[in-house]
Amino acid sequence: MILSKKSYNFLKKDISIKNHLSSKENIRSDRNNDPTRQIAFDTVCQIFDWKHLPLETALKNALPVDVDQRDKAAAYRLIVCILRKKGTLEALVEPFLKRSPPQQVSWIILLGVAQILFLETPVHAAIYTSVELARHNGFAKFTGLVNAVLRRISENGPSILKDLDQNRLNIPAWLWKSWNQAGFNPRQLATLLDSEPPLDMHFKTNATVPEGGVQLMNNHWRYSCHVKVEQLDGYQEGQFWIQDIAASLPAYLLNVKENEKVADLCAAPGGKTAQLIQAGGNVVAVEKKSIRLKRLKENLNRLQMDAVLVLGDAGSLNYQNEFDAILLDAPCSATGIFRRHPDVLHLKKENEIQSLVKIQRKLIGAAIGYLKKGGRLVYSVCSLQRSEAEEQAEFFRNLPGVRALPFTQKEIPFLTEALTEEGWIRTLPSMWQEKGGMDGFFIARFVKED
Ligand SMILES: C[S@@+](CC[C@H](N)C(=O)[O-])C[C@H]1O[C@@H](n2cnc3c(N)ncnc32)[C@H](O)[C@@H]1O
Repeated sequence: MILSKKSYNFLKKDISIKNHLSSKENIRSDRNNDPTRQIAFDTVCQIFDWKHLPLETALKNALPVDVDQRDKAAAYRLIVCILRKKGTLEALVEPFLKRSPPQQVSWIILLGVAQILFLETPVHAAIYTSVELARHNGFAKFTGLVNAVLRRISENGPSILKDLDQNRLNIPAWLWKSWNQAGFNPRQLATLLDSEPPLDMHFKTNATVPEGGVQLMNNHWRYSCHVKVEQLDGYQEGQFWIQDIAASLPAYLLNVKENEKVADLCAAPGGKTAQLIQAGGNVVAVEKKSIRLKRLKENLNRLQMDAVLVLGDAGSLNYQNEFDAILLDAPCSATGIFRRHPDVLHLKKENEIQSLVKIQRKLIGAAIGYLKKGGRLVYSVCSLQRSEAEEQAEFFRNLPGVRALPFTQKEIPFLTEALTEEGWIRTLPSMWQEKGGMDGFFIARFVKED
């Protein structure tokens, strides 16, 4: 069912969108007059179909040079809705598709459904703009299908939705299973996708803390997700940096003393580097990717902090028995930050975890070599996967010349629920849920024996 020209005209007037129908159908020749949905569509395609890019990069690529910030914000909301509710959206649409259309057409339909059922876009606007999006992107043949499916969804979607197990559908099956096996509650974790996580800031000692925050720890304050960080007093002057409370724990628990020689082995963008410097360490910050090292440098410049910056692979550096303390915040699947980065739910695949485990082990082995005898090392990952976390700590503990240095309740009195029997720290996004939760981290500490 395709909308008649008359209804098009009505809808166009209604939502103030200019007629931009291309004279040549099937060719994306002109600029889309609906940048919000075009950006959302291009981003989603890059995340899922073309390049498997992370959200941040895909969105950057999709933005026109002269993007209006309101379009960008609206597109972001739409993309995040797709990432958070992909399973539910697919289950809603499936009964209305006899055959699978091209993948891009499916995204256009899902973007339309997300607007109708979750983002309170008026139905007529969602349908009209979806049809136009299909036409503009070379899928004129499918405008009838897009229109018909969205109409059916607008009529039947809410009642179908009631019978769907949304939490289960929104978490990929392999992750659900692995979290279950790890003893976490995947259903509770899934519910966290429904709300925007708060923004935590780490302040320099003696900084003036802007109003509106709630103090979590000494220098750590929590603000609403709606706060415009760059407009907060003290941002330009480098008085604070953004850092989830759980992400601040690895550097905090390394317990650096004044003038100790400290290595931060996987450092960018540098939240933990800044903490180590603030604690008084002489910090060497290592990062493998030059673009990320540049970002780390810019962040430290804003904070007026200094570290020795090293571009290189932390697994093969020329240090021997050199550091009093090392932070190994290893590259990982990042499944612990799925609330802030829902793209990880879809980008990470089960069969990639083992190669991450191998990389982490190589870094662990190298890091021990860089450590002075008697020196301590904190290993951390923002992952909920046991193989990258608890199992790596077991591997670490059994290496010759290393012993575990368990954390104690005294060290972390404000979050004792995160202390495991073995003396590791395991934070979950569902901890402090009444305050807005936290990222999922695993942290373990070791000493190199004399
Ligand atoms: C989990 S992030 C680190 C976050 C950082 N510690 C912070 O708190 O801001 C991992 C970082 O390690 C870098 N990385 C990955 N493999 C590396 C390696 N072999 N050597 C050095 N850096 C590496 C990645 O590019 C990424 O910037």
